[in-house]
Amino acid sequence: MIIGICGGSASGKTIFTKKIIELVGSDALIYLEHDAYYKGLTELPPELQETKNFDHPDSLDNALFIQHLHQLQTNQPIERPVYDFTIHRRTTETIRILPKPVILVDGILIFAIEALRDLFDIKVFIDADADIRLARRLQRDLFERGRTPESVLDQYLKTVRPMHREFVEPSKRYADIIIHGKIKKHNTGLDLIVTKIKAYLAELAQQQ
Ligand SMILES: Nc1ncnc2c1ncn2[C@@H]1O[C@H](COP(=O)(O)OP(=O)(O)O)[C@@H](O)[C@H]1O
Ligand SMILES: Nc1ccn([C@@H]2O[C@H](COP(=O)(O)O)[C@@H](O)[C@H]2O)c(=O)n1
Repeated sequence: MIIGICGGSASGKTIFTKKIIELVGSDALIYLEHDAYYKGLTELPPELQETKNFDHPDSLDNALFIQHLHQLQTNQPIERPVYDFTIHRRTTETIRILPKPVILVDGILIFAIEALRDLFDIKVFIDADADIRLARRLQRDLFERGRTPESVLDQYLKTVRPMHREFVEPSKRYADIIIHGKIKKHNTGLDLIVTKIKAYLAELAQQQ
């Protein structure tokens, strides 16, 4: 079973996915981030790298990502790339991921790419307001991704916002479930997904 978790940048996809893992346990789950498959920017000088459009579907190696999902579905391990957001390229290491029954995939563009979208058994969209996402992104990119406030705001206006409007927001229509990206003690959407995964795993266990 493959579950796609989509939503704008800093909508809360990672937090939501980690919550699922916490509630279901990691024995039967793999977490695969589309973000790990960004193409490296080795050809561009450092001063131009932050002006690149990282929010267009072509900025990711989708062929490799789809190949890896097929490998996992057919019970083969993969070597997942490791992407470093501070230098805009993949590191030389990879992480070996062994197949498991449930794959959680997250990314801003996973529903905008038809070949990818078709692979998901359940599609979840995390919907958070743009101002909330920008505030969260600013904080995260300064502390975790080695950016300056100027570069975060410049990138947001030049590429993140327009690409969100062109690709991410329209892809919401493909979602089976839309979840609010606000903090809530009780989250029905999360409960639904967790219940569905547990039922699927119980069914698998019965067949064995
Ligand atoms: N519901 C929420 N309430 C408050 N902060 C949140 C919430 N969801 C995410 N954040 C914060 O926003 C930032 C981005 O969240 P993250 O889950 O990494 O987003 P995404 O994976 O969609 O880019 C993180 O610093 C996280 O702590
Ligand atoms: N070198 C890079 C690569 C990507 N980004 C930004 O990451 C965003 C997607 O990740 P989220 O965790 O926020 O979903 C995307 O909006 C890219 O702009 C980057 O800044 N630098």
